[in-house]
Amino acid sequence: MSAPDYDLLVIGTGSGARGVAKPCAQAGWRVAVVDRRPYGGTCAQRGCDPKKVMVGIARAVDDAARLQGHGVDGALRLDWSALMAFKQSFVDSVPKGVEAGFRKAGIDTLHGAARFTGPTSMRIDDREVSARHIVLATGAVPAPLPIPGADLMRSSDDFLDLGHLPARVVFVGGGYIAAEFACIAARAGAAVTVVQRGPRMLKGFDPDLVAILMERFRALGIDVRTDSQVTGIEQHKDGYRVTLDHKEEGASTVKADLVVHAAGRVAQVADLDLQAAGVAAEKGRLTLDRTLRSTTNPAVWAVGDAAQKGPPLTPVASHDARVVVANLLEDAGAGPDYRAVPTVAFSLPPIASVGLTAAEARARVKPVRQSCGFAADWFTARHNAERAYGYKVLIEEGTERVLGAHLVGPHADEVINVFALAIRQGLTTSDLKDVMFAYPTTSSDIHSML
Ligand SMILES: Cc1cc2nc3c(=O)[nH]c(=O)nc-3n(C[C@H](O)[C@H](O)[C@H](O)COP(=O)(O)OP(=O)(O)OC[C@H]3O[C@@H](n4cnc5c(N)ncnc54)[C@H](O)[C@@H]3O)c2cc1C
Ligand SMILES: NC(=O)c1ccc[n+]([C@@H]2O[C@H](COP(=O)([O-])OP(=O)(O)OC[C@H]3O[C@@H](n4cnc5c(N)ncnc54)[C@H](O)[C@@H]3O)[C@@H](O)[C@H]2O)c1
Repeated sequence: MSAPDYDLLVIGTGSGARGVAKPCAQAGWRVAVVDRRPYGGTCAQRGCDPKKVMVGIARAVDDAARLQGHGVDGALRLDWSALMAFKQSFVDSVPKGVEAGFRKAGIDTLHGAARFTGPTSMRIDDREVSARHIVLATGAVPAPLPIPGADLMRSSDDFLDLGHLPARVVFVGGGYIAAEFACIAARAGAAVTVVQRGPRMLKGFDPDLVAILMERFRALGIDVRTDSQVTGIEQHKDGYRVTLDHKEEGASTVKADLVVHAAGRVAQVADLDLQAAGVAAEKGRLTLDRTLRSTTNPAVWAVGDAAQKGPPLTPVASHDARVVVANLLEDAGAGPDYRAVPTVAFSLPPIASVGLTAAEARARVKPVRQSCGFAADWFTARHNAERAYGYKVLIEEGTERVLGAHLVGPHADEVINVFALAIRQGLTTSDLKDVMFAYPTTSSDIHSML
């Protein structure tokens, strides 16, 4: 049998792929990466980064609106096409820069759609490539929605590329994408409706804090329809009709000029021909052991959104990559450690969460103290003219270790990282109280939150 072309072939060029390919090349392995889309993956081109640029501008408009009469005189207007051009200035350089980075590291850069032809071989367009190890870092795609008219929905990729923002926008689903994009669209002047199947938006976040955020959504004019499932979309001369089915009230319709899929994403593994490699999957999920290796093909590993072991977030993809590198290069037999993964929905204002939830705390044998409050009268809230400010911190009784933290309000997206550090390092409330936080900052409120 001839020697494989590479020690390692990585499918994808996003955060997970980069985190695996580069250290292996540095260790002297022959490595290739492949992508069928422009290099760089979701986060930098169609996710976190372009979204954050857009939220930043929406926040500037929001700040000005809230501070009207407190020194700001005259409303700001969001200029959609200038915003898009600014966003694009970050995205345009990504593919070239990422590919150059791989090449500089001595990695072969291939282009095309990869699919398995055997346990250690893949076809990339018309070329056959073999490798000792194959890492799937293929990311995720919008979950298929089995409703009539599903093809009329636009994806988050499309929303981030809209040349013009239509007047009426409906988001199907009420998670991260809906929360973030709804705020951008509302601040840009669109009439926004969010249709959420469950009893509230942002189901992974603290319910009391989501309730605080929802007051702000109402003030922004965002119409949130909870307990409602989208059952169909039709195209009419004057736009789309989105049919909803409310749990108790039954069917109704909402008119829209744009309908955006915000109903969850699934691992992008359906078109890899996993069977040809003997890679097991169940209901679209790869079957992986605790070291992120396929249980049925020891040459195949997965990281990030493709692995779906941890929450589908960029820092998790990078963490998975470090784990797989340790397993590939040192045979470490390591598994990921998803304790205290902080997460933020970049709404206006942001909502954030890390560690134990209040519901998990109630189910625990060891008692947990909850320190929580609605902090609209604190200095941070008042000088930002922001009523949506609240916190919930979960503390183990006896040891006083911080186990969970949940925040909504100004700079929640930054302050959550302090709690992530505390939880990950097993710090106690007195450890945190011992820290002198710069004043006046939102982090300096942490002492009062404990
Ligand atoms: C709108 C949006 C906003 C987000 N915002 C945040 C955020 O603020 N913070 C956060 O932490 N996370 C955020 N996420 C999630 C985050 O982007 C992902 O968790 C992360 O990018 C996953 O990285 P990855 O390396 O696993 O996959 P990806 O970066 O998705 O890379 C997968 C790559 O594989 C390629 N590929 C797939 N199949 C094949 C094939 N068969 N052949 C060749 N190439 C293939 C794809 O083209 C793609 O380039 C967001 C996601 C979205 C959609
Ligand atoms: N800030 C961030 O970190 C960030 C931002 C955007 C996306 N992401 C990642 O991307 C993933 C996908 O985001 P998302 O917002 O699409 O999914 P999500 O999982 O956050 O939320 C989807 C919601 O849609 C609801 N839903 C599903 N089908 C429905 C239907 N037919 N009608 C009404 N509601 C329906 C679900 O109940 C769920 O609450 C997330 O899991 C997240 O990890 C992260």
